[in-house]
Amino acid sequence: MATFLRRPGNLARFSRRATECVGRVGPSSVRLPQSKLSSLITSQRIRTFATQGPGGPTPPDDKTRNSQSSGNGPENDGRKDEDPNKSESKLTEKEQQQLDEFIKHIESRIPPSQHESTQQVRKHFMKNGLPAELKEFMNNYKNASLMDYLRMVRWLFKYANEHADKMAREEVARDMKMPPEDLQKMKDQRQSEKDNEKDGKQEKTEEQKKKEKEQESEQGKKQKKGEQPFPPPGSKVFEFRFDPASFLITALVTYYVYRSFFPGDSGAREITWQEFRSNYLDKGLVEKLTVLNRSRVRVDLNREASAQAYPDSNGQPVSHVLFSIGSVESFEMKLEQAQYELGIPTGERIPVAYVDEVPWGSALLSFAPTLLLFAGIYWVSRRAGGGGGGQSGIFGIGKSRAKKFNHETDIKIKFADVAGMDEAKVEIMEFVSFLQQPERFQKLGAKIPRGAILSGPPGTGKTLLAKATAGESGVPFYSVSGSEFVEMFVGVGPSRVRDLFANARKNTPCIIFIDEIDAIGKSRAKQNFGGGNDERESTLNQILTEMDGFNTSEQVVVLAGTNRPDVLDKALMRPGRFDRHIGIDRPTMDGRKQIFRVHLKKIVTDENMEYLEGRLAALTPGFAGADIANCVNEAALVAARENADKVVMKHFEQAIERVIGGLEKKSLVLSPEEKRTVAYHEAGHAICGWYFKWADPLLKVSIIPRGQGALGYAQYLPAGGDTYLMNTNQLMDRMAMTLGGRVSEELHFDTVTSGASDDFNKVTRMATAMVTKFGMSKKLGFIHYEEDGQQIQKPFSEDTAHTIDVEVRRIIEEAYQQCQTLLTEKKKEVGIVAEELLSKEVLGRDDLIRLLGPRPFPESGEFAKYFDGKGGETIAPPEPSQNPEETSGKDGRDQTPLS
Ligand SMILES: Nc1ncnc2c1ncn2[C@@H]1O[C@H](COP(=O)(O)OP(=O)(O)OP(=O)(O)O)[C@@H](O)[C@H]1O
Repeated sequence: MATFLRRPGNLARFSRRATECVGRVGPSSVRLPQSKLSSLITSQRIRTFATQGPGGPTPPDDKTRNSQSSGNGPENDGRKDEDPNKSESKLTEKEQQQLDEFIKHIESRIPPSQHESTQQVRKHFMKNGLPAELKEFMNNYKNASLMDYLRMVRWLFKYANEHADKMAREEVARDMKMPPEDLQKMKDQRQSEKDNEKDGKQEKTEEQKKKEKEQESEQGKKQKKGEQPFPPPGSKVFEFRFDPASFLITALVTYYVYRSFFPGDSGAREITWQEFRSNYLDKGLVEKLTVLNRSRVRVDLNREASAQAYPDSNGQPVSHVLFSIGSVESFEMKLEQAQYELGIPTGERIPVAYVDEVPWGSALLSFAPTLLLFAGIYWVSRRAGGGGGGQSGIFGIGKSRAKKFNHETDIKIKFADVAGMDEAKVEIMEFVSFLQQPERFQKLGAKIPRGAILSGPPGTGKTLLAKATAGESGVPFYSVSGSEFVEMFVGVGPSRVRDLFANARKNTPCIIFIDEIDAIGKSRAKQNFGGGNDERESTLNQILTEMDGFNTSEQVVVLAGTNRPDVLDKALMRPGRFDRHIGIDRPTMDGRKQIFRVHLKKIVTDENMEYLEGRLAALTPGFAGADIANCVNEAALVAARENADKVVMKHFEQAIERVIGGLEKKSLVLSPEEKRTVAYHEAGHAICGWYFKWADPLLKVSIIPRGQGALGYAQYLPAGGDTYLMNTNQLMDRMAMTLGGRVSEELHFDTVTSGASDDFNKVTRMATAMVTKFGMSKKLGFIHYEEDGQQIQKPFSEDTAHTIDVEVRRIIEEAYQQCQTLLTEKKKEVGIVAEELLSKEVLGRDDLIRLLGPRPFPESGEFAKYFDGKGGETIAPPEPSQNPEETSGKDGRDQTPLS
């Protein structure tokens, strides 16, 4: 019972039950002797009896049935004489008064809507008499302890059950015209039969089965005659019975809880010491004093005496009052004195008790912050471990975050999807054959390579290659990023590494791929320079240990990707760990073609594929695989924006331009003068590229502002194809071409602009590299000075620095002279190109051929064949019409801002 009260759920259930009882039992349906539910229970019992009873019940005659169905009003009260419980008696006057008081007391603490029900309870007890237990409880309920309440509740349960049973028996007996005692006997017999059946000890005989059938058919007949049908066996009837006992239980429990939470408001009146003295003490009404928590005193009064002293208290004499005291000592003194003054002999003095009461409510409230704290910690720990691969709670934080890809379902990438990088593929193929046929290597005594580091610029396909390796070898693939080992808690990194390798060992053969390994694999010596990072270092150490820990038979291959192989710790790269170092560079012309081929497969286009791939590859020198994938996607988006039904060359070129130069800034409107300057600047570059033998010829030039701060944009074709070495001539021509913009401004305008600053930066860097790295200055000789912005001291002397300055200046001056000579000579051509640019804003290679004639130098066949103007449409606008009116109209519109 104690646990019952402690569980709020139980209390809630009780209160709900009471509420529902009270809610649904209207005045007309409250029939104490038989509730709606009890009639259902009764029906169920009748059926039980009917199936098993000898001979079956006799159908009741209509009269009986009608009187029963018409309700259980007072006309049926003949039953009260049959009350078998002899210990219950009718109420005496005193008892009745006591019951009324008790009911009133309960009513004063429950909502008025429930008063009707309490009256029904009262009626019930008035009619059936007060049980001894209830009588006893009622005598002293105001001072009842928790144990008294519990005992009472337990008794009420019992009483409710017995009462329900009794009513059911009476009901059935009436139906069967049989004394309830016989019915009880039959019920017991049925119960024992049931038990036997359950144990498999007794089997039904043929005869019994026959009898049962007969009973059932009789029952069927009865139902046809219009009797109330029995609910089907096993069916659940969700109804609540109103019975006085359960109502009383609920009321008592609610009251007790209420009293525990608000002990001060339990009805006792608050008085002062003077009142106490004059009204109670002096009149001899005080029975006992209880000092509560050393601050208040409860005065227990003699009820009868106080009823006489205060006859106008509505029949409810005050049983106790309260008053506050300053301190126990002063109270004792005052009491002592008062009793002395009243002449109360020492032996008859009022007894004083001392009690420390802790109200439940405030005790619970004092625990609330602690409980909240624990709940919070529990919640946070559950959330923290949520992603921890199965183990939840804060302890899951050390679990590896690696994603496992299932080789059968998740990894669809094969080597065929990885274009170019043939050498890398060959290298990595060996891992595949190791995972597929390890015995081929082992039988020759070869040690299996543990892992490979894939290094290269961003987007060159390192992750793709690792995935393809897993897809090709058909083994599980664990992918994790180096940064996922790093956590704010100490020890999490190494623990995740351990967990990753432990998982991998359970699933051999498999591949682990650690992307961006430089996040944890940085050289330990370098880290310590800035204060070090112990956590990262221990994570790295754990990786080193785990990779050492593989025994040769374990087929776990570790691949790692990084853009910065130079910063990696040497211990990681030593043989036995990452044995292979596979460098993946940006693709060559051929590689780009292959990558375009892979990505163009998904694009809807009817261009000649071979030509398209070649031309796009030629247009995108220096692009990595990811850039190419982006370009192709961008082209499809451009086409979609134009509502085109297929992607054509123009869309691809626009996409490439966008990837290289950035977004067109149509909103940036230059003044006509600025636009003119930009046109002549770009024309200067274009003419240099066209007429210098070693420079890159122009592919496209535009004066539409793009990206960040670029007012013009020119794209050049690599003259010698993909170049990996540059000679002095190439460098000089390139520098001269880069200065072409400024020289052109000088030649065509009175003043120069700031637009060439980026060109000067490029030229300076090229000239410095020629002097300090490439050994192209006779004065300085063959020396290489590392360029490191973080160096505090220059690695050369003041003299050398001076010489470098002089040489750089000389080289730039030479390039300038070279450029000036050419542009002075080709001033007219610069003008032509600039004016055309001003009118069209964009010029292509075809336009330059039209304006300047073919380039006077042979070009790399591989590149040039895609730009002969035959294979595909360029984005250059159509040639201007010969009709002067049409031209001026069109150009006039375009040139509005210039005029
Ligand atoms: N050789 C290639 N063939 C086909 N597609 C490629 C190739 N290289 C890159 N790509 C494309 O580029 C995308 C990005 O490549 P990936 O993620 O492998 O680059 P990465 O080298 O790992 O980059 P990072 O160093 O930044 O991690 C791929 O999803 C793929 O679409």
